Amino acid sequence: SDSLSTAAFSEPKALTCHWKPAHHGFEKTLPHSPGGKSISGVALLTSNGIQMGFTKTVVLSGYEMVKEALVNQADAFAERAEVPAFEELSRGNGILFSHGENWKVMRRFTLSTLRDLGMGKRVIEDHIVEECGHLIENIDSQKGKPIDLTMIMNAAVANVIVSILLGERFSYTDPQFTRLLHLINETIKLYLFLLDELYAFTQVAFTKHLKTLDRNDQRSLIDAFFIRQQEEKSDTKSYFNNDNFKSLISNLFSAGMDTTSTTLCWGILLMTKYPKIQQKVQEEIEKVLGSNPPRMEYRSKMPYTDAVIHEIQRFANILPMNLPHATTMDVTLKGYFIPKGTYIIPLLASVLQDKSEWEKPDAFYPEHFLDAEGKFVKKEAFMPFSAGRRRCVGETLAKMELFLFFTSLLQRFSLHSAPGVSSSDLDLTPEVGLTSGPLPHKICMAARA
Ligand code: HEM
Repeated sequence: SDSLSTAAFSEPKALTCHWKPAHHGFEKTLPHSPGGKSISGVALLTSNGIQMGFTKTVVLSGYEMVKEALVNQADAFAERAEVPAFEELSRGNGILFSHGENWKVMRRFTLSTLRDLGMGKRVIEDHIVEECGHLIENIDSQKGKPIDLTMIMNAAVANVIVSILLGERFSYTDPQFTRLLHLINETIKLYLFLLDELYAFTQVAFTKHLKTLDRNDQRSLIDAFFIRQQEEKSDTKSYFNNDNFKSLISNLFSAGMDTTSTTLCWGILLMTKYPKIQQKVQEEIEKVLGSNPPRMEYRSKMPYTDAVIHEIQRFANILPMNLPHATTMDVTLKGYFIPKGTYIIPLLASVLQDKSEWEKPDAFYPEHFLDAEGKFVKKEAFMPFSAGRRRCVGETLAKMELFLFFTSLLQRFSLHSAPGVSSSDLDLTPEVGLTSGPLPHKICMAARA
């Protein structure tokens, strides 16, 4: 595992080696050996492939290879690897570490509920806009005092998830809420999902919520789950059972909170490090929003800000190794046979920093997403949410949160490095963890006139 993580975090090309197509399992030929064919992207780190315990694993590297597997052969690469620690925690329930039909049903349910709450009714956007107000108010109210911005960002993002789950929010100082945030944060960092407290918390809130449940006005994901449970109560094999409920809630919290708040923290650090880019974002905010609260409808009129947010996600590269996949069937990838059930690691770092896709892969360069006229351009290799069947279910929600929180913060505050520290000296080395966030830094937030 040492060589795997070293390679993943440093130089993806180091993983490239020479392979010969094999009909059963894998067969390696030495680099430059006669008949050996170079296949950029499929890695082999020991003489017999990467072994995760007894499990043979294939690492996919580079945009072309990851796209070929996850997008062009989407069904074959859709399964989640059965990592014992994750299996122990989720027992196949929920979405994140779930498999087969259970995964399909839970994924479909979550996507359609998020879509219903997000579109038309704009419930989700309204929740986020309201939370942006609380976030600014909270920072403002602590003027002159040192604050832990990571915790505050976590609370804001967690409240968005709570509002989707329950249709309500909690004060940042609510003791039960802060304890929960601490617990989630710690468990993610330690890879332990001690989330029984989260479940108990949701149950209490849900019991209160149940009294006002209206079938015709489903305002939260828990309403929608409960109604499906009622509808299918005579079906003993229904997927809408308590185990799936518990796992789904913990999945949405754990997958949705740390990822989004870590990206926002990277955004804050990068804007502090690059004051000229920060200033250009603020000029665009002034021009398009003035003092109006940000809303999604403004995003298309703010190409520079949009490009900066995309570049934050590309550069931050918060899930460099993605989540592990597995093959659902025997499959041939660019001429190479991979048996059913093989662990697959589609390295997102290798896509987000692929030298053939990005002009300056190692620099923070918002122009990656702008054309010569300053219009926003989409990039196929922009894959922080992965791609294919397992692609992040929270992508639309996360994009809304990133745009609304980021613009709200920069509309209200200017970011500077702490006295005595030059912005150019700010260290962009990532922290080590399942999600890689920035190291702790001291930053000054000055209210803008
Ligand atoms: C900046 C924010 C986010 C990033 C970068 C991100 C990234 C990812 C990535 C890379 C995966 C793995 C995809 C794969 O296995 O190929 C994933 C899966 C997932 N994400 Fe996100 N995510 C973010 C926010 C969210 C949010 C807000 C939610 C909550 C709704 C969420 C819920 C999930 C779930 C449930 C899965 C599992 C999907 C499955 O296995 O089918 N994520 N995310």
